[in-house]
Amino acid sequence: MRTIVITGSSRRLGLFLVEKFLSMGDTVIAVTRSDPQDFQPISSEHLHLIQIDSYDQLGITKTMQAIEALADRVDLLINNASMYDADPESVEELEDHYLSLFNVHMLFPSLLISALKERMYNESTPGVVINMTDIYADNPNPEYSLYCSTKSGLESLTRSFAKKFAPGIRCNSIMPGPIQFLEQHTEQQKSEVYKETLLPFEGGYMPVFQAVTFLLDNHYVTGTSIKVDGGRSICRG
Ligand SMILES: NC(=O)C1=CN([C@@H]2O[C@H](COP(=O)(O)OP(=O)(O)OC[C@H]3O[C@@H](n4cnc5c(N)ncnc54)[C@H](OP(=O)(O)O)[C@@H]3O)[C@@H](O)[C@H]2O)C=CC1
Ligand SMILES: Nc1nc2c(c(=O)[nH]1)N=C([C@H](O)[C@@H](O)CO)CN2
Repeated sequence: MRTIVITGSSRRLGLFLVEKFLSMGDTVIAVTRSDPQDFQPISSEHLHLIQIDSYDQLGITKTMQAIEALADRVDLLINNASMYDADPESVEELEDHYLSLFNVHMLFPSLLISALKERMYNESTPGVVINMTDIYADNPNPEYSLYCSTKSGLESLTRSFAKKFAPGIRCNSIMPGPIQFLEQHTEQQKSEVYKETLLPFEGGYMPVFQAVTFLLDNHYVTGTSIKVDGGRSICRG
């Protein structure tokens, strides 16, 4: 039985991945800021929740204390947690906003990968790290410049960790496109996105899960990114 750690696990893609791996018989350690009530519908002895206040150094300490009691080996770490907010209007808000984005997209993933190294490093059966980034990492949306820059930073960290921990850990990223809009997205906004997407519909979570299983199962892939974006990245200006 594999042990899989997923951050940002309480809803949407994260919760979808939790349920998929549980259904495959894996043990899932779900890191979340949210209330455990969000996981109520899932009744599995193989699901372990780690509730943290935020994705920062304190969150890492609590996460590692919990994992140390749960598992000697981690087979897959998915850094999925993310904060998707446009740049703040005022300069006064900019610093706090940027620090929050840096914490969740760069600090927490890099600290967690480093802290889990001893539980993941094995040259005959390497552990696998998958960082969820964004096609915006390569070609930013200027209204989300701070978000995009920290996703770009996570792309860079992906390649650094691939170099740092080879051959005992493989580290890759997935760059989603419009897989699932938020409720606050208007029909006009969705239409604008579809106009620059070759496959003009929401991809959903399954295509991302299929990319996750490819990266998990393919033993000769590290230091790379897989776009799951309906072709949007080659259409956007
Ligand atoms: N949806 C899409 O179309 C796209 C998604 N992506 C990326 O794919 C991944 C999954 O996407 P999606 O499911 O939509 O992600 P969400 O926007 O739902 O965020 C993922 C999780 O991160 C945690 N989170 C949310 N807000 C914050 C915050 N402000 N600070 C810290 N943690 C927060 C929550 O988990 P918890 O409360 O359990 O901690 C949340 O469920 C993300 O990394 C995202 O950037 C990239 C491009 C497009
Ligand atoms: N953490 C998140 N990141 C992103 C989301 C999201 O819902 N949560 N959504 C998008 C957009 O859908 C974009 O792909 C199209 O406008 C980008 N990142």
